[in-house]
Amino acid sequence: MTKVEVSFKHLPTTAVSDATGGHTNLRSDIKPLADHFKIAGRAVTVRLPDGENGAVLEAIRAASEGDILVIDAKGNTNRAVAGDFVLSLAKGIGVQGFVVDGVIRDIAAIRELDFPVFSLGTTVAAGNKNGGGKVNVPIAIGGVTVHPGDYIFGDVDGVVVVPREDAERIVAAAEVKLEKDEIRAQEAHANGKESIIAYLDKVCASTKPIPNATMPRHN
Ligand SMILES: O=C([O-])CC(=O)C(=O)O
Ligand SMILES: [Mg+2]
Repeated sequence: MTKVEVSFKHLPTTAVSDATGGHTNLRSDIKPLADHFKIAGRAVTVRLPDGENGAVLEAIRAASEGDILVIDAKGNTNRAVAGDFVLSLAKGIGVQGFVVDGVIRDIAAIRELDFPVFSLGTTVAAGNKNGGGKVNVPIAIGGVTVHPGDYIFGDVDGVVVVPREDAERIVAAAEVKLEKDEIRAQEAHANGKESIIAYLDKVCASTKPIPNATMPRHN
């Protein structure tokens, strides 16, 4: 694992989002199946035709240990991109998780498998297997473009993408933000209500007063 990847493991998605300015957060309807799911790794991308899921197996075959499958399923909520069997294959070869703007099925068994999936929800119907689909091409998912090899972070707050070339800068900025948050919390809670009020007074005094709002004239 690279130094960047080691750092990323402990960073919450909120700190990564603060560091990126929030421009590459996936839409918030892509949610983890369980609150404890946390992923941080490189993307293997998949672009699926609407309602299809055949190329998911190709992507699993192409993945390296620790990779995350990021799947553009066109927001289809009727046909499952994967179920417990396909996810068991992914888990078995060391894939870290799935992120998909589509749905999955066999939920009880997936919970049992304890494999991190972030999706739009669940369905009963299997995906079609008529072919098509592309692996490791640029995709659009949840309002964000993802390239193969980009860094993906997911936890209970959501999913953030960090373009490969920005990784070192974003790690450094996220670490700084975490430290600042820690200092702020310590200062505010150092002495119960007294320190909370002192903190609020300090912040309120430093915020710029709102300029006198004058109503527009209507002559
Ligand atoms: O067969 C499928 O398309 C999905 C499925 O149910 C599984 O992976 O268990
Ligand atoms: Mg199944």
